[in-house]
Amino acid sequence: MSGFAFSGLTASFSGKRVIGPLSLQVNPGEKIALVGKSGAGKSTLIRLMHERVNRESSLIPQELGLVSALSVFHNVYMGQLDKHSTWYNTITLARPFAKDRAEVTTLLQSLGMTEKFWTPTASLSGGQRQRVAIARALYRKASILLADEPVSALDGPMANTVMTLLRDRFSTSIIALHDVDLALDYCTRIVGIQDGQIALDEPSANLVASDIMSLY
Ligand SMILES: Nc1ncnc2c1ncn2[C@@H]1O[C@H](COP(=O)(O)OP(=O)(O)OP(=O)(O)O)[C@@H](O)[C@H]1O
Repeated sequence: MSGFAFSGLTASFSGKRVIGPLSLQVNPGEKIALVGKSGAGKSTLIRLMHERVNRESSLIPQELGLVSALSVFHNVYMGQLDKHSTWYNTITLARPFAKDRAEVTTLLQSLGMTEKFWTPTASLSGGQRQRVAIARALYRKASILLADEPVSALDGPMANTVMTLLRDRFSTSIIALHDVDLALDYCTRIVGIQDGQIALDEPSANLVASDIMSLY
């Protein structure tokens, strides 16, 4: 599956509705940018969608979800933890298999991170930690990407490298982005969120940055 339909998405905190009810049809091959001001509901929406498609998706959450005491390799490997048996995962914790090391090395090369292969993620910078979460999502090889501000801690060239990788590796994606130019450059459809509802839904080709800025 690489296209899907969400309907009746809702979320409330302390009795206050922050999302929906909201419906979104995602067609195969679409790259959707979720845009909107801080607090509009993008992260909550990504979380709701992930609950629905869970194992079929690769997730890059805003808070990254890395295990600080484990190496970069092991955090990336987590992307496939549920695809292997317990004995395979246990051996990998102590002595990773060559084919997995090779695959993770190739991924880290594309993200400029090979020299940190065995470094515990606790010792990395914010941008390096973000790249580990990106590598973990790529390593999972799901057809759908759900990502929440995946390049917020990266410099301009690296942000473009990562957006290109994500665009090329995932057939369908939904990415919350604050950077309107990246949204227009790398996504085919822009969905604007305002107060937990869809306030804009247009192909990127029909929009310029100022159309999106009206949401802020
Ligand atoms: N755990 C929580 N407890 C209470 N309220 C929450 C919680 N998480 C989110 N909210 C509220 O839900 C609303 C939507 O938050 P959300 O994090 O989804 O917004 P966002 O668009 O992703 O913001 P940002 O761009 O700053 O990440 C906000 O009003 C926020 O205060």
